[in-house]
Amino acid sequence: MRAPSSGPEIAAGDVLLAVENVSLAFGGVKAVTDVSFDIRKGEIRAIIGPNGAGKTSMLNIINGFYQPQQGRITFKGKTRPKMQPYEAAEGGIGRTFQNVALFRGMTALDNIMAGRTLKMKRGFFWQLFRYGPAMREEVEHRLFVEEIIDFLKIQEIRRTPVGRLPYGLQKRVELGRALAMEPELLLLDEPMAGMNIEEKEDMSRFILDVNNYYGTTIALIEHDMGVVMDLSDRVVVLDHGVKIADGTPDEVKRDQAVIDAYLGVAH
Ligand SMILES: Nc1ncnc2c1ncn2[C@@H]1O[C@H](COP(=O)(O)OP(=O)(O)OP(=O)(O)O)[C@@H](O)[C@H]1O
Repeated sequence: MRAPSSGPEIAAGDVLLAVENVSLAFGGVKAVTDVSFDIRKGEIRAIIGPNGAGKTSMLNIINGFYQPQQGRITFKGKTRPKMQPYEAAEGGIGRTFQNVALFRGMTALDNIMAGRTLKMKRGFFWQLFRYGPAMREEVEHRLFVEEIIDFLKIQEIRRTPVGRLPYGLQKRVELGRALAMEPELLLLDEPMAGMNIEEKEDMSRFILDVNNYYGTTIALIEHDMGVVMDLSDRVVVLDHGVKIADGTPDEVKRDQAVIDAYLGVAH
């Protein structure tokens, strides 16, 4: 997969995204307080913490859904006090959601194709009349989408309306839709929530494959500690909106503050 063309090239291992002293409150509720961490190009970064710790708020800040009252975000060397979601998407930040957010009546193929819209130069009007250049472009995009469908092994269900699919497959289609925009940074909000063990194993494999094969940097929120420890290179731990630990899975699971706040017992 090609990296989005905008912005400077960041080498593997360099900081792709930096969060600095970010705070966000909803009225009197402090969702995130003075949090700093970074995500390096090519890594799988987990964000963990108990319910209400501020994890989803943090993802929403990174992709511009929420504007923090304090702090700053630097993505691909560009620092910004605020960004709109479409700017994040165009800049190369893709996203999946805690609850599947797909067009349920549309096929898997069309849902993934919808994720490709951002990459289409010729807009809806051109597509409507299937004018020459628009048709050529659509063929290219379809080929790319078919590659994703093969990659995610969902060929058999490509023409099935997603509302009829089991939950695990819906999550896979949602991953496909995020991949269709060729993200440089992919944010996954609880990608295994509600899955059985087999579905979790499948999704873990696909996340690792996306990271290895496409080189996509991934930040994920996950409650299953086994999954977090297996998948991630580094883990940031939030509790009541405050960062309490940051390090490799081994470092974090031995951290006393993490054990007290979250894990309960050392694993
Ligand atoms: N839109 C909102 N309006 C008001 N309060 C909010 C809003 N979104 C989040 N909060 C509050 O901010 C805090 C952090 O919530 P957030 O959803 O970010 O936590 P989380 O770690 O993702 O939790 P969970 O694991 O339960 O999804 C909570 O106290 C929550 O109630």
